[in-house]
Amino acid sequence: MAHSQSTLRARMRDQYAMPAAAHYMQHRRRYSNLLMVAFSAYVFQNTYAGLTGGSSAAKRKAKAAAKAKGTQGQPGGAGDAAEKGAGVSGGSVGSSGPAVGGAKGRKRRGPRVEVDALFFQRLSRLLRIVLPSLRSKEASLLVLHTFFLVLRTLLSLYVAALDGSIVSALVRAQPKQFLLRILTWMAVAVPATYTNSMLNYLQSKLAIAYRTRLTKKVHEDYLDGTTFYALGNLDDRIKNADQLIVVDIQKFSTSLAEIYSNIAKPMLDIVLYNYQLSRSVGAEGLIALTVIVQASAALLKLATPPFGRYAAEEQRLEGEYRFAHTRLLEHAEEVALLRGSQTEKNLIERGYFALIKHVNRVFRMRMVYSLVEEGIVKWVWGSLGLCVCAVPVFGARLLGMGGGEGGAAGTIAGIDFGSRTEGFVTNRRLLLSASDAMGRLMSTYRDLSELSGYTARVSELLDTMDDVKAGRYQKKLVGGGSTAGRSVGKGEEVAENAKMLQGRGKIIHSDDEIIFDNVPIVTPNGDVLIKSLTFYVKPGNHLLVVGGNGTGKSSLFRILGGLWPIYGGTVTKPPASEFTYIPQRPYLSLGTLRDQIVYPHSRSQMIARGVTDLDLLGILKLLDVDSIVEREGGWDTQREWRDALSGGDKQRLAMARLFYHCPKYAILDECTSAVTLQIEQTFYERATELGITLLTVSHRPSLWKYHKFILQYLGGGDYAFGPLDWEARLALQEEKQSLEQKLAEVPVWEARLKELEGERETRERRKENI
Ligand SMILES: Nc1ncnc2c1ncn2[C@@H]1O[C@H](COP(=O)(O)OP(=O)(O)OP(=O)(O)O)[C@@H](O)[C@H]1O
Repeated sequence: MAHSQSTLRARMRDQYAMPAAAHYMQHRRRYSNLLMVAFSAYVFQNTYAGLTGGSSAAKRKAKAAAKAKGTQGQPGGAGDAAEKGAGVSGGSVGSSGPAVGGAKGRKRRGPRVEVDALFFQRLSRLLRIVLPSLRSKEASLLVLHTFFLVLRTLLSLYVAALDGSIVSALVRAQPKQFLLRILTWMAVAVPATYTNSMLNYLQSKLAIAYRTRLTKKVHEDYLDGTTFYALGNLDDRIKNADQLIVVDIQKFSTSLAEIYSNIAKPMLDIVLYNYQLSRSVGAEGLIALTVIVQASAALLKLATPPFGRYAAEEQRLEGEYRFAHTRLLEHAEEVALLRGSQTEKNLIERGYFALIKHVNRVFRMRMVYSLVEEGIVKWVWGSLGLCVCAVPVFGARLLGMGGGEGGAAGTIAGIDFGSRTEGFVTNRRLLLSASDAMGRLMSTYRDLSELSGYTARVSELLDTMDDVKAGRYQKKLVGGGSTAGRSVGKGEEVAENAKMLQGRGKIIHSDDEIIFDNVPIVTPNGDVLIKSLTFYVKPGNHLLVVGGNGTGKSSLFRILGGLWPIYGGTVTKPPASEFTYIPQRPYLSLGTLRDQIVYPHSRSQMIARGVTDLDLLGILKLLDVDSIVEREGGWDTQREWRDALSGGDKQRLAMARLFYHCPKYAILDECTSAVTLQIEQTFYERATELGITLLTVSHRPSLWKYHKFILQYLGGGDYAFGPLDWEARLALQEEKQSLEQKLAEVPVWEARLKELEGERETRERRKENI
């Protein structure tokens, strides 16, 4: 029985196995090529699946979920808004607050940061900005970069072969060939080093070019009208736009430039090296490689923490830390005078340690990830490489196709030591390069994950700017609702306010007059200051606006200046360019002394208007501040004017600015608080002469006489509007003041009366005793 079984095995081997093996060995090259094609297809598929974070089934699922949520639309569309409402809005890029509006119970701290369909959707939008056309400079740089990437791979292939032939010449003891090949090796160094330097250079150039394109686009949107104001005041999504524009765009651009070479180069390497390898070692090793790569890719994917989310979080914390410092510098004087350094230090350090805690956590995760990654890539794949190199030697022997140990000295199965060594050295080099390329491809998942973080932040900035420009704000409102959800709290009044917030007011442009017709004054937080305000201002009829603190005097001007949206009624007004605004602490720009007066004009615009420095000096003379020109060293002196000038100087420069621009209307918000009554009088008289209509907020009775109408905020949402009889008002005010003064003396008189009564009682008691 045992005998017949072994006979059967021998017959089977002779009839099937041996001919199959012989056939395989005979057509090995063809099979290898087939397997190579399959392997390459696998590498691409696996890489794509790895990089996009899942199988096609998972992608289909994600797509279906996105469709159900309505996120397939363009950014800013209805579906997009639903997505933002669900998670992105309230606690997004810069915000640490809770998410508001939208789907119930789903709260997320930031925008979705994953390497998924949404990431590719966002990335493609950014790519269209940084690579606007195939003829753009960036596209040319990319083509050149690709050329050098290919060149480097080809050079590496050539060097691998050269390396093998040098060792072969050494083993064969051929000094002439050896020397010749060493010289070739040195000659190859020239294009090789040039290629490497060019690759680094082109990558940096690409990063800078991407950054410039994106920054330009963001500057266009951010500094378009009042978007920069709306972004910080009317919408909650972006907290530190400065950090996003200055740091995040730079990080995104660098990351994008890196990721291209980090993905394209290893992919190209893998295909070319493995093709080359399959020609010499056959495809058997590559099958083993495929299995191992599949397993290790799965392991690495499991071990990869959400680096994208961490990168976005890190940028948010960086922004908050930086903002704390910026704030301190902005209010340095106030903080120093209040001796608030310790409190500020606590605040700044709180921001810093939150950042460091996060960064340390990410470092620890990176360390663990690198351990796994290096273990797999360097050691597992390294040893696998040696095994693959052994395939040509042991493969033939295992298949019984010769290569026995008993061959003639110096040869094994007809192969001489020289060519075997040459083959081994070349294959090993190719394998190491291929496994290194595979490793780099694997680690790009982490890079891609981080890129997704920067992509999410930059996209969020662009999306928010688009929304803000279109008047689609997302802000947490008083009462817990949001402008996105458009509902506020509970209760009748709140419900009424919510209804009001759903409305939209009308703006009509006029040449001269200002008319507010039933316009509600609502803060960006949804606080209704006045339900319905009606008043008008005709040219020349200066308006005085008075009322208690926080009643909404300045808010009126924010609506007039187009900064706040209107939720009802009609505002008729000249365009914003016909208004000049002077607050209590005027804005002084970066630039020369002249720039402070002509702001926002430039010197050339000033000249084009036919205004000279002498004219400016005349204006300053009128306001008794002309000495400033000589004192500060002339019109072209540049300084941080905010710190260099006194409060009174700043206010007088702002008044000079008004006279230079000579608009139809001027909004004066407590702008004479730091100047003398004499200057105040000169200012009002001159402004009237110039035909500027003034809208003044002031508590100073000395200003009443310049105004014809008064808008008085009475508190509790009430107001009164009508002509101002300043003399009667002043008389009333004086009488009121004198009565108040008298009333203030009553307690003193009462005390004195008590004293006198006490004295009288004491005297009477003494008399009785006598
Ligand atoms: N950007 C903003 N976002 C949200 N609320 C704001 C904003 N600016 C002002 N407010 C709120 O609007 C209300 C009115 O502010 P406003 O500056 O109009 O007051 P005001 O009458 O000018 O006060 P004061 O006389 O103290 O300057 C205040 O409760 C304030 O908190």
